[in-house]
Amino acid sequence: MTARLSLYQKAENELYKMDSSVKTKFYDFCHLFRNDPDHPKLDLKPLKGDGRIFRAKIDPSYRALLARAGVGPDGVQQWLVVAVRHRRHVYEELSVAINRITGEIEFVDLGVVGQSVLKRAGIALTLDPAERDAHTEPKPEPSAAPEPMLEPASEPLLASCTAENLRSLGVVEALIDLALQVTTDEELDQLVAGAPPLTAEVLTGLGAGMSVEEVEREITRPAAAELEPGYEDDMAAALTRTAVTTVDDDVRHVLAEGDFRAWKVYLHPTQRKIVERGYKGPARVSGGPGTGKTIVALHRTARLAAELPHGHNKPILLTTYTKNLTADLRSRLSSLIPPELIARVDIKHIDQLAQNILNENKAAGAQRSLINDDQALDTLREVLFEHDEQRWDAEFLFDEWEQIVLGQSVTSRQDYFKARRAGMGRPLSRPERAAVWKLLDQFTLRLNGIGRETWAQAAERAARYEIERDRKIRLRAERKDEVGGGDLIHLDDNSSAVRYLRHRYQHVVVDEAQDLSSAHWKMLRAMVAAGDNDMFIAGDTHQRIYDRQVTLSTVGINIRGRSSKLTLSYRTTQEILDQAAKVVRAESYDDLDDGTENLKGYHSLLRGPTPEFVACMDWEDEISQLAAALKQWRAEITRPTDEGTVRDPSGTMAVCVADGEMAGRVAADLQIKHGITTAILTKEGPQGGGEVHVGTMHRFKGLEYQKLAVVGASDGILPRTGLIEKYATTDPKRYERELKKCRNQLFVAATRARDALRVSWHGTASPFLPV
Ligand SMILES: Nc1ncnc2c1ncn2[C@@H]1O[C@H](COP(=O)(O)OP(=O)(O)OP(=O)(O)O)[C@@H](O)[C@H]1O
Repeated sequence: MTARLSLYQKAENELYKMDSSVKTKFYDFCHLFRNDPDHPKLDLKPLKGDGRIFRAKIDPSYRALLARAGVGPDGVQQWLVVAVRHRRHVYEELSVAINRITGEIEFVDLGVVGQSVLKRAGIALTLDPAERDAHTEPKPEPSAAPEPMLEPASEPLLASCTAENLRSLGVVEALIDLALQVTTDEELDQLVAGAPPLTAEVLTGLGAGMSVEEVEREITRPAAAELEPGYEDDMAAALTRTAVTTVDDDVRHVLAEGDFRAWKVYLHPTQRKIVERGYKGPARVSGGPGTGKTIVALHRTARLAAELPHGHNKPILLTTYTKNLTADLRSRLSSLIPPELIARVDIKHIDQLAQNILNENKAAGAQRSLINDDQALDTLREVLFEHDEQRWDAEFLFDEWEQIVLGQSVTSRQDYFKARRAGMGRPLSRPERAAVWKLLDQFTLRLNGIGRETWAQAAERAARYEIERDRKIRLRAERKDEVGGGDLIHLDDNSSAVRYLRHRYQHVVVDEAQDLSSAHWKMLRAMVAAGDNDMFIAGDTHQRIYDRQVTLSTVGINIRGRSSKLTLSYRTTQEILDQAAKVVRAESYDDLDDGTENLKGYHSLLRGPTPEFVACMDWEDEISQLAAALKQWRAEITRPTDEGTVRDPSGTMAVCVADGEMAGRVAADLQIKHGITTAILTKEGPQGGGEVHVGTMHRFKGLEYQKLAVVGASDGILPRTGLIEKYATTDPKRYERELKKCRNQLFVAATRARDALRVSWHGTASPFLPV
């Protein structure tokens, strides 16, 4: 090898979309270039404009554009492929620069900027002489949009910004004047689509109405690197800061796999910083749907695992709320790190973790089986009936039990008298609290008597065991300190069980944190010693779909000063995101602590069709229209590519509904009446093997689909008025909580769609829809 070749992220993404014959030739080109960059077949020449860019031949039509990036520590010359272009699009105006904020190499192609903007800025693109002279094809062909009509003068879109503002925010120099000439959203979109990453984000933020200060705080600052004087000429150093793929013999495989692997290699600068930072205690990452919180949690886990010394135990816990997401985390982590590192990570969903603790602590004959909340409510109803209790219904008492008694680990009547009931709609006097305590006591005794417990109770018990274990570990450590590290042989806790007691984990990583209960958090807190990098928490409170609001500081988890936020969505188009955000805009959200959270700055660089909102006449009509839409989507997905390949549509489309009964109905109707095969989403993942996934909003947590339909979005279903209406008068705060929960479910559902979203209803539309 005489040259080392890397591939710029944008170039790699462009290559994914190219014809496979170009990809294969590109692979051969790389092979030749690495062995001899001066091979005559490659015809390597600097461009007339920016002499730092070279063009080399891939075949008679395609060119690789390369930047020379100095010599590596081993003396091998380094080259970066910044783009692959048809020779008709190799202009003198192509340039590379080192970004003044990130220190990364950036490639700028004015050919992708709209003609109208170029014209306004007085720029005409000139084909590079090497391409003009060497071939017979005479006409230089502009790659951008055709000549526009003479436009009326209109106000620039970024009129409130100056060139200096854009420069200080990190917009690449070559695009500053052009950005200030943009007058329409379409022009801005086109500019952003071709711009380097930081420029694209800054301009999108400004275009979406963020102020210069907000963009500085939320986009520029997190991406900043420490740069030495003279950085702007040091391409070799800049290459080390730039997201690239080293081209080796695997590149053919890489290109064939497509952009599904992109996240494995490239983290956005903000994501990377969050992953790589050292934290002096628990840290938390928030961000709207699809901003890569899970990806960051996975990379964080991978990094922690790689830093651990070799061993045979599992010092890292990676946990989340649901079983199917746990399986997903496992498979994604396996594609990031080798089996010997995976072996150091315990990947379990939170209830499974609690069950393991309970099994470990099980006294003979004390086993309890789990029941769901509906079964527990029936038991509570029996207790109320037997006591002829009319003042409160079972739902109210069950809520009181989960939120206050279990939520605050209240274990005695005295403590219950003192418990804070903020957020509970109905006040309770002291005598009433005494009566409620008695009823709840009867209820738990009865459950106990029949050997049953709810999931929430199990979590609470598991937390207590872990807290006790933590207490013993700490006590022993303190005693050891007191005796100056000496043996504790004379102390009462010297049983071998205690002597070898350690915290279960060194690091705990949590995804979907917004849905964990306070018992879960207490259990996790007690499982890891407080210290550097102890807990890493990813979640979005807008996606909380269970009624559990926990302030982390009250369960001993202090994230203050260690919170970061992601704002760029990699999943959803801006069009979907705009509509989805309207569903939750009216509410206020906590930040898992004492503060509040919002979706400010949340944006996407992806564009797609406007979401469809479809009013139907009745159920039959809704299903027929849904079936037609699904067939249309299927035709789009399975349309053969230029290379003649046809994509398998299985699992690319989904239908989301409010409850399990409706899921069954939709699946049956689609199958029987319209011949569309379906798979029902269950706790274990999709069951049934059909093409279209159908499930309730709860099951869609953390998933994503290319095209998604929400069906039955009618008033009375979203929200389920029949079930919650009674709280409007008896317990207004609970009523508000129920409405918010329902909004969040709809928000989660809508943001699972990558590029097409369709929402339908019959009767009156849900009041939460932005229609
Ligand atoms: N740096 C990246 N490069 C490429 N793709 C990315 C990157 N980060 C995230 N993605 C992709 O964006 C999508 C959403 O990522 P992820 O599931 O981590 O988001 P999230 O914030 O956890 O979403 P949600 O809150 O909705 O569950 C995934 O398809 C993921 O592969």
